[in-house]
Amino acid sequence: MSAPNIASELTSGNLSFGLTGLDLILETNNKHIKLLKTFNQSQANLNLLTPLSWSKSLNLPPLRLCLTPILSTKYQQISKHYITTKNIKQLHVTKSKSTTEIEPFVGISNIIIDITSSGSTAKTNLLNSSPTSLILTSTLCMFYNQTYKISSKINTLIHILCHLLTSNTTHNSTSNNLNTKPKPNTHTSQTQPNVGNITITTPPILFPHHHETIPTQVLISSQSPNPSLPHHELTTNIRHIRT
Ligand SMILES: Nc1ncnc2c1ncn2[C@@H]1O[C@H](COP(=O)(O)OP(=O)(O)OP(=O)(O)O)[C@@H](O)[C@H]1O
Ligand SMILES: O=P(O)(O)OC[C@H]1O[C@H](OP(=O)(O)OP(=O)(O)O)[C@H](O)[C@@H]1O
Repeated sequence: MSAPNIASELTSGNLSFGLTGLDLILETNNKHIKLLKTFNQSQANLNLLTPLSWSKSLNLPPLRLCLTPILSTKYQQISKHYITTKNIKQLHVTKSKSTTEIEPFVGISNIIIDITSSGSTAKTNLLNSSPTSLILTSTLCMFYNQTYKISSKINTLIHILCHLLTSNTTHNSTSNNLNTKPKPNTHTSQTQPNVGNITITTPPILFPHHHETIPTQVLISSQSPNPSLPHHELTTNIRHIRT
């Protein structure tokens, strides 16, 4: 299940908890979604990007010369809030329907708000960001929908999962892709029964001895309560966990 889908399924109530980007949850503007834990992997910045030929200041001629300056973005809610707080309400915000970075060059928009990480995509597309154009820094986070009553078993599983992901971040930074399908794991020898909507497959003893490195894998499976919706799976391969 993709990060945007997890955010929308959390919002619609088809998921009780999930891992996705902070930016995507802020964009939903849903007060029922609460942050459980922040992870450091997958950091990305949401930036206001202008064509390199423009000045960094929104008050300089290029933008003023546009009769209806258009800002395109996939983050409409965040963008509208941002331009309101910056008092640049004359901008018209439009939903980006294609690759956002090219929209200023094909006449769809004048400026954009989009994700940057290394900055190479912006650079390749002759777009400029500045420290003052940073809107927010997003990371991978665990969220839950507070309209659900989280049972103590589910709560325990969430904590185990957070612990595993934290350990994974600390000790194995190369295996943090949550969309990675788990490789066959010959060490997996015990499957716990389904608890709610979650299945966790672990070695016989999850946390054996301190400082022992163990291989394990986690499968989170969310069976939608609505049979007409597809069955979703989020898998993560977590190996070499030190406890
Ligand atoms: N270069 C990047 N580095 C780190 N995080 C990123 C980067 N690009 C996007 N993200 C984060 O990934 C999440 C978006 O996930 P993803 O990239 O799968 O979405 P998408 O490509 O827009 O959607 P889809 O996969 O459905 O086309 C957001 O939380 C965003 O902050
Ligand atoms: O600064 P960089 O490291 O170059 O990363 C920025 C790119 O990452 C995001 O795209 P994403 O990977 O989410 O794919 P998308 O085009 O499907 O949104 C964003 O939209 C940029 O295209």
